[in-house]
Amino acid sequence: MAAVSSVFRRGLFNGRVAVVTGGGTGIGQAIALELMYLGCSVVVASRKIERLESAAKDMRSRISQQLSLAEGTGSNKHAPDLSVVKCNIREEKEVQRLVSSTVEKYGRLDFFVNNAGGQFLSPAANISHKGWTAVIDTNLTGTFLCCREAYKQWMQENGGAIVNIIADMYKGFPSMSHTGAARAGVDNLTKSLAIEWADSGVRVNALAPGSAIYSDTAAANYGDIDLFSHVKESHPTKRLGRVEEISGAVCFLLSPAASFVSGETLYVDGAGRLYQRMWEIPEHNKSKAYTWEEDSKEGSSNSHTTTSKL
Ligand SMILES: CCCCCCCCC/C=C/C(=O)SCCNC(=O)CCNC(=O)[C@H](O)C(C)(C)COP(=O)(O)OP(=O)(O)OC[C@H]1O[C@@H](n2cnc3c(N)ncnc32)[C@H](O)[C@@H]1OP(=O)(O)O
Ligand SMILES: NC(=O)C1=CN([C@@H]2O[C@H](COP(=O)(O)OP(=O)(O)OC[C@H]3O[C@@H](n4cnc5c(N)ncnc54)[C@H](OP(=O)(O)O)[C@@H]3O)[C@@H](O)[C@H]2O)C=CC1
Repeated sequence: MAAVSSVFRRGLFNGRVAVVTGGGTGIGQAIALELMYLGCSVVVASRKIERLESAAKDMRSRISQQLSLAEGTGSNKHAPDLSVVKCNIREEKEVQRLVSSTVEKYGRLDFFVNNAGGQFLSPAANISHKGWTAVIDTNLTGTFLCCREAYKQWMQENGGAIVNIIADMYKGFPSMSHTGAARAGVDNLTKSLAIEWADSGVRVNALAPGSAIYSDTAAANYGDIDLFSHVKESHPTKRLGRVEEISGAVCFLLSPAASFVSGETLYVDGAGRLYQRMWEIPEHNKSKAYTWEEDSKEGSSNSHTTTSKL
């Protein structure tokens, strides 16, 4: 059984409750596991309920084994609970139900991690209207709906912390322009909400994983098992990121260590955004320089008549 651990102190999140969207796979699963390891009850939510339930079964045994080992006993009064909820974040009513059922079941909602999301690789010129809308609705509108419902149904009165997982769109996102636009929208939304909801004691932050956090499900989405190894070659660390390297940073943002951090976007990318080239531009001569010499040639569209000169 794969280990679960954390650099944070045991019991840090005892009695707390979190929703993690997309919490049955990859990064979201690591976030859910680390939160549980630290004592937080977690609701994981996504569309594919069978995969989610099977993941939850595995996660429960990993955590219960880990907690028993750590306590040296088979029982733990702070044992965290894990629930699953089928929810497509693109559907407003499903999001409303996700939040209301969580508050009903646990009587609170301390943390909301907007991790669900995704996209496909495509040059912008080939993205259909439907494909564009699917990606914007998932990553931007879905995240907005989740934030709004968490706030209206619980955090407005009781405070809380939200982390929005986005992506590295620091230099735009050629080859995934739809997700770049959606994630930039969430980056900005994060700042607006951090201000609008500050007087409720709600902190809102974003976290941008570098484009190289390996999980089987993330890789499967692209149908190219080698895609992530290509990224590795051009990464400053010469390795891929691990899902645990994202979950630890999320736990930091949710924890009291970040009580003065809000409206921030934390890049967890091993400096990849500063170094990587995301798009090869072939040799070409289509970029015409502007020169005064050309500009003042007679007949040039920009040439000025002597009378118009000072
Ligand atoms: C070089 C270095 C780089 C390096 C790159 C390395 C990784 C980069 C970093 C990011 C990594 C990650 O995010 S890893 C996480 C990846 N995980 C995910 O993306 C999981 C979630 N993703 C999804 O569910 C899908 O991708 C998403 C499109 C968002 C939603 O799909 P749905 O089926 O629910 O959507 P629908 O409403 O049915 O619409 C689907 C429409 O989308 C379009 N569409 C969907 N897949 C398509 C595809 N492969 N190619 C074209 N078009 C596609 C079509 O128009 C579809 O319509 P029709 O034509 O009618 O079918
Ligand atoms: N791995 C990486 O290198 C990077 C990942 N990211 C982002 O991190 C997040 C997690 O990705 P990762 O774990 O790597 O990949 P995964 O593909 O494993 O995770 C995506 C998760 O989102 C869920 N999801 C997708 N669409 C919806 C929806 N409409 N409603 C509810 N749940 C949905 C999926 O579950 P289901 O299919 O059951 O709905 C799945 O659990 C994503 O937002 C991703 O884009 C960003 C940058 C880099």
